[in-house]
Amino acid sequence: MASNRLSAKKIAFVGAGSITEAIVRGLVEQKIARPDFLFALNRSSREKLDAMKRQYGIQACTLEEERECYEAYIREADVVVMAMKPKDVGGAVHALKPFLNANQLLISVVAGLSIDTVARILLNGMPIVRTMPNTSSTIGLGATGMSFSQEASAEQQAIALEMFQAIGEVSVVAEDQLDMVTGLSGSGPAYIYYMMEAMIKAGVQGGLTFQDAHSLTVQTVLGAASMVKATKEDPAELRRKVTSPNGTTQAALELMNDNGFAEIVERAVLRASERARELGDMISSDVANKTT
Ligand SMILES: NC(=O)C1=CN([C@@H]2O[C@H](COP(=O)(O)OP(=O)(O)OC[C@H]3O[C@@H](n4cnc5c(N)ncnc54)[C@H](O)[C@@H]3O)[C@@H](O)[C@H]2O)C=CC1
Ligand SMILES: O=C(O)[C@@H]1CCC=N1
Repeated sequence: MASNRLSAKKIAFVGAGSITEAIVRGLVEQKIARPDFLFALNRSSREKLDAMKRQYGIQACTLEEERECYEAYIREADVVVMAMKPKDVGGAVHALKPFLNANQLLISVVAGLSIDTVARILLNGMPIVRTMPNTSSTIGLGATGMSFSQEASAEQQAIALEMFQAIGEVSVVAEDQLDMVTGLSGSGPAYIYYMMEAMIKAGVQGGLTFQDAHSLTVQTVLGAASMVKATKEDPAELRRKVTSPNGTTQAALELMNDNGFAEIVERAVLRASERARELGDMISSDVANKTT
């Protein structure tokens, strides 16, 4: 394993769901973190934790079953990653609070959860990094938005950056832009998968085997994203190069335009970002209720 800031850090993930697995797998497979220094805690689902232990060589235990183990992991961790659903944040942070201290780094991946909300519950001056990764982190192709609390030192910022740069690209943005990042790249893979599902379905309807429709679609999406990246050309220009006058692409794009395709995509991205804000407000009032 290459020597880096993360190779000597103990990282505890609280909430072992889809995004934790994506990050853990990315860190382990890119050999960025020591598997035995990674800890995953879950409120339930022993099977999921056992599977992660087996597959990635990390340590894991459930909150219900092994309270002491949970406490030790959190107390010992250099970095604690909050990765539970927004509705579970209030309970989780209150449970975590007694085991956290200001020398640790807290990283949240929770949609909508503001640095201020976390700081208001913890009241311990802990450095907080708010991130919005996506599931493509699994294969080192994640896109993550990130902001830091004032308490995060240059070294702690570098640790967080190293962690997420190891599994993809990171954009450091102002915190008030993270809901927009959520609508764009946090949820974004699902929009592309949805498009791919529809393309495959159309191919099969048109007489292709599922296998052919599937592999042609996958390679088309991979090629299109890679073209934008490799050529650095504007997607609109690349689109124009595919579109022969009065040809097949033009016919398809006209149908898409007539049915508001671009507008729907724009509205969907903005709606997801608005939903992130709603979730943040919900967490904030949930936390306020649990505090009073
Ligand atoms: N799935 C995704 O693509 C992305 C998710 N996120 C954020 O990550 C968070 C988790 O999302 P997923 O992984 O999709 O959810 P998930 O439902 O797959 O996993 C969440 C896990 O947290 C556990 N949990 C709940 N309360 C807990 C507690 N107090 N202590 C320990 N574990 C607890 C649950 O048992 C569950 O297994 C959400 O807040 C979401 O906004 C962020 C970026 C992308
Ligand atoms: O759907 C969600 O709420 C989470 C946040 C971004 C991706 N998945």
